[in-house]
Order: sequence, then structure tokens, then C-alpha cells
Amino acid sequence: MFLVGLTGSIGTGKSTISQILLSLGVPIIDADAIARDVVLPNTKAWKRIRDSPVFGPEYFTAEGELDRNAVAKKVFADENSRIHLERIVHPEIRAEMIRKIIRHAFQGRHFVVLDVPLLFEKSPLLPFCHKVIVVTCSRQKQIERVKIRSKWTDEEIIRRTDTQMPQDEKIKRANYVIDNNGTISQTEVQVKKIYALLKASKFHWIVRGVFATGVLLLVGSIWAFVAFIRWIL
Ligand SMILES: CC(C)(COP(=O)(O)OP(=O)(O)OC[C@H]1O[C@@H](n2cnc3c(N)ncnc32)[C@H](O)[C@@H]1O)[C@@H](O)C(=O)NCCC(=O)NCCS
Ligand SMILES: Nc1ncnc2c1ncn2[C@@H]1O[C@H](COP(=O)(O)OP(=O)(O)OP(=O)(O)O)[C@@H](O)[C@H]1O
Repeated sequence: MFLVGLTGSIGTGKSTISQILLSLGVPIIDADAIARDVVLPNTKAWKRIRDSPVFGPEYFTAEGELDRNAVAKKVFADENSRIHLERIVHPEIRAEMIRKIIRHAFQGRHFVVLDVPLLFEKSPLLPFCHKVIVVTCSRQKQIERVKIRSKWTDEEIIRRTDTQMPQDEKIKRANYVIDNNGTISQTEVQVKKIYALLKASKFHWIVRGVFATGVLLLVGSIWAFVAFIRWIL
């Protein structure tokens, strides 16, 4: 199995592309969804946020859930509190992503797509991605689309976008770029082309070969070590 990163700035269309890939049978690991799960009440990250001096009771709802709007207002206006939140949440997200990757590998998947908004900015999984897909659209479309889906103001959207790597920088680092300025059907055509290329790739055999060699070397070393000890004794 090999890993494919899917990234792009806020509202550019990552989830839309993930849905298209999912309909083609590709497993998706969604970092935003995991980020929501790891702060559910009574989880390790939730407790650390609750006990942190940076986020007081006003950042929690009456039911004890993290008040995402209140937290977003704070962290996207104040870099130190964002770094503080990320230090609590990112290790939990990373651990869960790795667990999911291992599960897919044991199921013998050909490749899995990691939908990670901060893939270039923050993710330690980037070096393990065989290919990276970047989805892009104009800033105007980003704002229009995010506003349909949420109550965020233009200012809030721009503030969030400005904490992320500029789109042209992401495009430079991509293996594949999806232009999501047009209709969803136009995007679907581009996604299907990339899917066909990934499906035709034989890279997963190389990964399997390296993994099998590693396991054989490990088992061989343990066997030789045990044989040596027995010979001494
Ligand atoms: C600040 C929080 C509570 C706001 O929650 P909210 O429901 O409003 O947004 P949601 O989580 O759905 O994120 C929407 C988008 O915001 C952007 N975003 C989220 N966190 C960050 C961040 N730390 N830095 C830059 N952009 C971010 C991403 O483009 C993401 O796709 C939440 O985003 C969060 O916990 N962020 C820290 C974890 C994180 O870095 N997540 C990104 C995925 S690894
Ligand atoms: N080509 C398109 N035409 C019209 N609407 C679109 C198109 N692509 C995405 N959208 C809509 O724009 C909004 C943002 O798209 P989507 O949620 O896929 O972006 P995202 O990059 O995953 O966002 P986020 O960074 O917040 O996770 C959604 O409401 C989606 O339905």
C-alpha cells in the first residue's frame, strides 16, 4: 500500500474530492474528522484543553463540549493560543491517523488518501506520501463557498486562510493539481484521471517488497541471535 496526500486551503474542495474518491472505492483518512473526534468530552485532549490556562470555561458549552466557534475566534486571532491548541491536539490526530493507515495496510489496500488541510504546513506524514494532490480555487470562490456552508464572516475566512501556506506555494509542491473553479462534474473528470494514474501505479509492490524484506531480516536476526545464545550455553 502507498499513501497519497490530499490538501488545499480552506474551502477549496478537499471534502468534495474525497467524496468522489470514496465513491470510486478509495479509502479516505480525514484529518478534520479525526480532529473533531479527539476532542470529544472526556478524551485525553479534551481534558488537557479544559485544564489548560489558555482556554477557560468560556470555551466549553453547557454540555461540556468544546465550543468550536469560541475556540476558532481565539486561535485564529492569536498565534500563541493556536500553537498551544495544536500541541495538544496534533499528536492525538497523528496517532489515530497512523492506526487507521496500519489497519488499511493489513487489509491489503492498493493506496489510501490522507485528506489533511495542513499537510505541507504541519504534517509529519508528508515525507511518507508517494504523491500529493493539491486542490485549488480562487479566493473569491473559497469565500463564497465557505459562506454558504457556515456563518463565518469574510474576515474570519480570510484570517483562517492567512494562517495557511499560500495556494501558489502548495501548487508548486504538488504532484497533481485539481482546479476546482468550475462545476463539480468538471472536477470529477480531473479526479477520475488522477485515480486512473494511481490505480495503474505499481509502487505498492515496491512498498510490499521493502516491508517483506524488513520482516525477513528481523526474523532472521532473531533466529540467528537465539541460535548463537544456545550454542554458547
Ligand atoms: C480551531 C477549531 C476548534 C475550529 O473548529 P471548526 O469546526 O470551526 O473548523 P474545522 O475543524 O472544521 O476546520 C475547518 C478548516 O479550518 C482550517 N484549520 C483548522 N485548524 C487549523 C489550524 N490549526 N491552522 C490553520 N487552519 C486550520 C482547515 O482548513 C480546516 O479544514 C478546529 O479547527 C481545531 O481544533 N483545530 C486544531 C486542529 C487542527 O489543526 N486541525 C486541522 C486538521 S489537522
Ligand atoms: N466545484 C464546486 N462547485 C460548487 N460548489 C462546490 C464545488 N466544490 C465544492 N463546493 C462546495 O463548497 C464548499 C466547500 O467545499 P469542501 O467542503 O469540499 O471544501 P474543503 O476544502 O473540504 O473545506 P474545509 O477546508 O473547510 O475542510 C462545500 O459546501 C461544497 O459543497
